[in-house]
Amino acid sequence: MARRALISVSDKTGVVDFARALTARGWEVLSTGGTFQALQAAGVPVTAVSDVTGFPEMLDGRVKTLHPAIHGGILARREEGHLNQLSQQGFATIDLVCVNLYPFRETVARGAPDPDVIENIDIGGPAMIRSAAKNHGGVLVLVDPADYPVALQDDVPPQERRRLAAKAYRHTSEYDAAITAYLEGTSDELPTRLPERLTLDLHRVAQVRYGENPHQPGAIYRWGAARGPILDAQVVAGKAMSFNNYADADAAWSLCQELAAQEDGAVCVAVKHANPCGVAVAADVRVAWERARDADTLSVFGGVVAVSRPVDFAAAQAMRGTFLEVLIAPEVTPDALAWFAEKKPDLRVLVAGPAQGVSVLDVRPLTGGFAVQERDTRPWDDLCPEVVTGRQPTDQEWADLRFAWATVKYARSNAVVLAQDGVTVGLGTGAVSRIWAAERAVANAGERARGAVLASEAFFPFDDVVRLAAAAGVTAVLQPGGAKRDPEVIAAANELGLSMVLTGSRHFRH
Ligand SMILES: NC(=O)c1ncn([C@@H]2O[C@H](COP(=O)(O)O)[C@@H](O)[C@H]2O)c1NC=O
Repeated sequence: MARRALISVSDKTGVVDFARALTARGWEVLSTGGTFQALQAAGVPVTAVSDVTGFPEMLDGRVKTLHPAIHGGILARREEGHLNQLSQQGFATIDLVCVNLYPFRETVARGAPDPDVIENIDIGGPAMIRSAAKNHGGVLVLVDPADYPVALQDDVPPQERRRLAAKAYRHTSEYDAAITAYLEGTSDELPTRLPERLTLDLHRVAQVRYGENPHQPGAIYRWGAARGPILDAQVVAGKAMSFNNYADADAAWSLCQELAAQEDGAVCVAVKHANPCGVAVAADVRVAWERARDADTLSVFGGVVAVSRPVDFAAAQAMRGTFLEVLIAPEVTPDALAWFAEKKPDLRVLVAGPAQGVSVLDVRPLTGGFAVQERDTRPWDDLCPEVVTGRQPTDQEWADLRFAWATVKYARSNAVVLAQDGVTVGLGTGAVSRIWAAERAVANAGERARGAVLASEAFFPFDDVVRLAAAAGVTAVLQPGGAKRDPEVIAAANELGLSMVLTGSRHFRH
């Protein structure tokens, strides 16, 4: 008796050629409605599944293949007992199952209404895939057109059948994770954000040469149906993105967007190793870039730069003397792009994509697990800053404090930022003590500390940072407050003539 293949696919890529090749090798092909029609129209001999089950497809396709004639044919062990039971019912074995599922993720991604999304939850497809994968000793299971050629071999070795079965279960488990994420994400119940069991629906969207170091394999994944500014950026010029480029570009763009939402001018953020190293606001992108670069000409070398407005020719040319890894912008004018392509062929130039359906979760690896929290998205407008000194900040100091606060939020703890007139003049980031972070920031600023403001992402345990800042010429300080010695810290600020503002909220970033 001819071997039988059941083909039921939503993505019909390559299916006609595949089915034709199977029939040429003596297989009988069974198919569901749309697949049947596609094969028949292409002149491939095919049997309708409804002729095998003796039932028409019903409930708008909700029930097509859910029948013992199908699942018995797939699941029967290839031994006498099971085969006899099959033949008593007039059923026959099915030796190959080729199924890919209703496009659930794609339906969510295009913003389809809920009833359409629900209708795109495939039931019969996963059931067949799981049955075939369980019985992979006797049944080949194909969920990816890339594997069709494997099935055309005369004899598929057992280890290859097992690989296909594992791939099949991964396919259905990812599919279920996407459904779970959609249902949880559209549920009113907030606690489901951190449920008892959490399935991360990740699928690879880019391969990179290696991870953080050349001896570490690495890849880039999309979470569910989310779209991300860097994940979905267009790389319009330069080399392929590396693992570290992705991480730094994401950090730079995130801070750039936060500042763009609160500042009037064009924003430029330079990032090095996930920390901001120069941040500026100015009337246009060229000046913002020059100010951010000049904030720390040493660290920006080999950095990743994000700007909030289109990069024009003047801005591109101003980047002439600086080696940069990545530039991210909402747009790049054609003349600027041509200039980059000619003068800086290695620079990766990205036009940022949208941010859509981004998870609220922040996931960090632990050995054997993950630490999961909600992202730190608290904006300035959510705070009730309280001036605790006799001296009030001036309007310019308020503006700089707000700018410095956004910046310090994106720096690794312990972090201290000095800023003046919309530019960072000194940053101390990733320090293991607060006073060291402050010393670094003040040292970087040098003379530019005079008249600057200081922001710290966490409170001051002692008055040492205030004394250091005042000695360097800083005039206003912003910090969360809440330390045991707050009264001493505030007294020192008053004694030294500083303004001090408490935010009541900290921004650790470890
Ligand atoms: N309900 C069923 O019995 C059933 N059997 C197969 N499917 C799916 O129907 C799709 C193919 O449909 P068609 O051949 O009509 O284009 C495949 O994605 C397959 O996974 C089903 N649909 C959904 O559950």
